[in-house]
Amino acid sequence: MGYAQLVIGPAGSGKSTYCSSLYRHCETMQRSIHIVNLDPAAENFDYPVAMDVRELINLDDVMEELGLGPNGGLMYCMEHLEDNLDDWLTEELDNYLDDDYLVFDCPGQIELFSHVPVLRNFVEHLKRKNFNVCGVYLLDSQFMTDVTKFISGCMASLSAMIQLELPHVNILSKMDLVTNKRDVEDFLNPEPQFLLSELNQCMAPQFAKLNKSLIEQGVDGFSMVSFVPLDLRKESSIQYVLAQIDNCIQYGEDADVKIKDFDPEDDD
Ligand SMILES: Nc1nc2c(ncn2[C@@H]2O[C@H](COP(=O)(O)OP(=O)(O)OP(=O)(O)O)[C@@H](O)[C@H]2O)c(=O)[nH]1
Ligand SMILES: [Mg+2]
Repeated sequence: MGYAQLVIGPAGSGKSTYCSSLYRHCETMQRSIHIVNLDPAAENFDYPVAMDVRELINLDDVMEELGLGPNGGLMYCMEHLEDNLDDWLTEELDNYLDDDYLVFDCPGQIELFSHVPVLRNFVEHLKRKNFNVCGVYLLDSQFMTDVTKFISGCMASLSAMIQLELPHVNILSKMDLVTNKRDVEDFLNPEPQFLLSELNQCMAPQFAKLNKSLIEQGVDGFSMVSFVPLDLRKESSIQYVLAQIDNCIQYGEDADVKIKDFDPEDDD
């Protein structure tokens, strides 16, 4: 059984920074973790790249040769990845052992996890290869200042959750930039009634019905939209987020069994 995080979220929400902080954290904890770049447009990395989609296809070549713009080019690259799951990805995954823990740093284009099946098929492939996968959705805490932005963030996260059908952890990133923690506290584990009344206050009365159904169907109906705050300056915060994710994919649960199975005779 392998373990994987699929790190998704809007452009600039802090996915790559999270991946590199997670890498350093695990290095300190002497825990093995491999970060995979799935962004065909990425150029600089703060973490050692274990697998790189740019070895398969890169955005500059696609834009130049096919005359596509950056977003169309990216969609083309990701569809190419989808076509190569059985060869490129399978070969790359063969380099990893049973217990390995992979973290996939995804591109930020929101269409990738809302209305094209690329990531979904990618995840299905990982599952077939015996990986336990968790969707890790990052949302920038700078957007948490008012209820309308919060709802739009929730809806984007929900659409990813529904599309990917994975265990899912929502993270509120960049907490170091939040000066008044009170401002975001209301949004971490939101009360549907509170959200509804806030929403009604900042929107015109004709939206009341829409607001009600958004909150009832989206936030309350799924009762899954809650956020874990992440402050990368604090090891304890990274540790907490990682523990939540590990729990979702049952990482570490069979550790006891493995120690018992271990045969000292095999050790040189
Ligand atoms: N203060 C602060 N800035 C952050 C944090 N995480 C990311 N940033 C900044 O936010 C910007 C975007 O961060 P990235 O990690 O590149 O975001 P991303 O989600 O990988 O972006 P794309 O790959 O382009 O979608 C960079 O300028 C980062 O330095 C954080 O925890 N705190
Ligand atoms: Mg990135």
